[in-house]
Amino acid sequence: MSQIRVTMEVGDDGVAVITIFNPPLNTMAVPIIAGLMEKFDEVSRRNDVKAAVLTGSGGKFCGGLDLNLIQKVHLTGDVSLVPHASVDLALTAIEDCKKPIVAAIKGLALGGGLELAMGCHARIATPKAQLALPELSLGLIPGLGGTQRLPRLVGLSKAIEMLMSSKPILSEEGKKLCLIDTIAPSEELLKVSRKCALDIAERRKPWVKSLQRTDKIGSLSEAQEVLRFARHQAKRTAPNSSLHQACLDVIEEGILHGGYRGLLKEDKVFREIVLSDISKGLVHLFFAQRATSKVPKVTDVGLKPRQIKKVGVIGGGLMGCGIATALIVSNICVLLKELNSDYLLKGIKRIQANVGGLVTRGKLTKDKADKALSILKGVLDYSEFKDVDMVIEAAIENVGLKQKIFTACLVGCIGYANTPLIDKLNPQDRVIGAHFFSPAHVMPLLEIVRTQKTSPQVILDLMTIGKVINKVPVVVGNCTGFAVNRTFFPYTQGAHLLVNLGVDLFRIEGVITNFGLPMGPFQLQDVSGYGVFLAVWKEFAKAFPDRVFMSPLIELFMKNGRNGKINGKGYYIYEKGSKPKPDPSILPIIEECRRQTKLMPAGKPITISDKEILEMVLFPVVNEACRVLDEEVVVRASDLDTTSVLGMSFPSHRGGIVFWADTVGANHVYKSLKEWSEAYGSFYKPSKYLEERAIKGIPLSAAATSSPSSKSRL
Ligand SMILES: C[C@H](O)CC(=O)SCCNC(=O)CCNC(=O)[C@H](O)C(C)(C)COP(=O)(O)OP(=O)(O)OC[C@H]1O[C@@H](n2cnc3c(N)ncnc32)[C@H](O)[C@@H]1OP(=O)(O)O
Repeated sequence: MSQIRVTMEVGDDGVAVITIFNPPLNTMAVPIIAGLMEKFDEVSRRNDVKAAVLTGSGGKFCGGLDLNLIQKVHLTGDVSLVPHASVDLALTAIEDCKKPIVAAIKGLALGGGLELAMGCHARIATPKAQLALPELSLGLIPGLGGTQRLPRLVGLSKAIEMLMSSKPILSEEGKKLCLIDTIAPSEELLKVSRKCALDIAERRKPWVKSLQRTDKIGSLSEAQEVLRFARHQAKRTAPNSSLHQACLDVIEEGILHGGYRGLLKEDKVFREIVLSDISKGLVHLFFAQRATSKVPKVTDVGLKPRQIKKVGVIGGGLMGCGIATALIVSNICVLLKELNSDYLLKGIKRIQANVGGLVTRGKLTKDKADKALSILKGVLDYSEFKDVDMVIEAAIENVGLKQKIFTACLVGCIGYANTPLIDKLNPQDRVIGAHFFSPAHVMPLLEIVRTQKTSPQVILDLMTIGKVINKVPVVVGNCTGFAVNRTFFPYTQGAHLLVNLGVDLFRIEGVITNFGLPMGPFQLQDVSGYGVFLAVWKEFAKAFPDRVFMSPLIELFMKNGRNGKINGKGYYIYEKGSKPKPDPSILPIIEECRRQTKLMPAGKPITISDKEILEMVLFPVVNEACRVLDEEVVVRASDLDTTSVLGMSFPSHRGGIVFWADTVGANHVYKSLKEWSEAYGSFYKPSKYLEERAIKGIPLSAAATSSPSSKSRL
């Protein structure tokens, strides 16, 4: 029997139970939509069926429309691949069915799944079931009536909040909002749902059609005020606010002209928006992020992850404390080891402050914070390390010291290293790099750095612990900067090169933030600290001397008493309580820098468009990404998309660095770089990989056709 199917069983009570089978999440693939249409038609026709219950198999109701279908639409441009389920299924077959239909929701009802449930005449859910319309986070709007039925069930303000945030609520909150009629324990869900369906059929309970309700919407003027406020909010907070405005337009249509007209407009707008670049980028990223869990010869060879209950963290600095915080808030016991009691006390205080910050920001309850701190213990030697499952070392960058630490405490050891030192640490099969991004308890990315000698079991263990502590672990090979920092080292350098060619620094900042990065390359330096930047640049200069641009500007800044955000004086002025302000008094320092580098052609600033500024900053990054792909530092091109978004805040709606480069086109990237390399030097020289793909017309993201390269770092 096909794994993907819809079944129907009619009980002696005359209730038909319709079940969706499409593991793991019962998403609505085309055969599921067709199967549902067929079964509801049968319900309506059969005289022995009084009512129906709609449910999902395997503990999940329905995870929404199958996004593989959306990806097919993106590849082909053919929107007709998405069946017209909004009117035909959710309205005609379900809501307007002659028999009452009750949704029995286990586990989750997301997107189209919740929309199907809202078309039903009542909803019974298990405790803690997740309910959401997350379409906006995928660059879509709901397409099965969600924009019309959710406001009618929970009220306009709450519906808008759920839609704009894409965040799930639990069934308990759903019950309070009247989205859910009854909460029933899992083992009684079907029984309670059948009874509810019969009660409606026999008129003991009201037969409610969500789309016809108006009682929760309020008066027209109230509704318009709520919508006005929502539009204003979306403009302020949403980076893709056109999508949010489109969703609000569709809601408004239903308020002004009734739910049915709203449905028609929703369907029309859904079908336009599904082809937008934003949707292409975000859906690509959805699958890219999930692909990172699949690592050949690690996750496909039947290994089981070891249980990690206790971790030794060595070093109570910024990074060690961030890592320790991430572990304890995820219920993993931590032994924090420091050299002396002063350092240890500082470390513990830092972790307490991290945990306190999470409570203040509403990310952690006070109870959970207390529990987390109770499983943290500070130590000054290794005597209690006998039963730790893993050791994470976050001491200073010194091979000798790191080796000493691992020799002293190695049981089953995971090592943290920030440079390619892991190649030099023994035993090589059990030492692995865990590159967290600072602050480690907040940033979502974890680069897992393996060498060819690292054991698959150790890689799997670290991937598993990464997920437990809510990170997205991405396995990468070992090289200077690993995948993310290596790919992005030309980012700030490209920006500096432009300044030395005479381009206004704050214009570059504006171009980059308009593109969607949260801050420009210069503000990033202010925030990270110049010392860090110079040290990293020097590492890259050593590793890749053929293509590094070292501007004297940062050193000139430091000589002028500017240290960035840390002393309030950088490219921007930082004052407590106000936004960073561009500092015009840096101009003479920039001019001094330009005098030193003498890069401006004939001593005059170059003339350049905003588009060229963007490209001269980002194409060198694409070029380095090509080298990273060529050396197989990542398992697949889309891993660089995930890491660029999670590690560098590359705008998610652009799908990540390689995806974006392919939308621009390899040929354009190549030709532009070639032209600039002739004019401005080797910083722009196109890589072999880029050249080859541009000439042959192959996308940068396409997998290599040859067998594993001899250059592979995996
Ligand atoms: C017309 C409608 O209005 C439009 C829509 O319905 S749009 C779709 C709305 N639905 C969603 O946004 C749900 C998307 N899914 C998720 O957020 C998460 O998968 C989840 C929170 C449900 C579960 O997370 P988690 O337990 O970590 O499992 P996760 O690894 O993400 O997913 C399990 C598998 O299901 C796949 N999957 C999840 N949701 C999917 C979807 N909607 N379509 C296709 N595949 C999906 C994943 O790709 C993954 O496949 P893999 O094992 O081959 O990699």
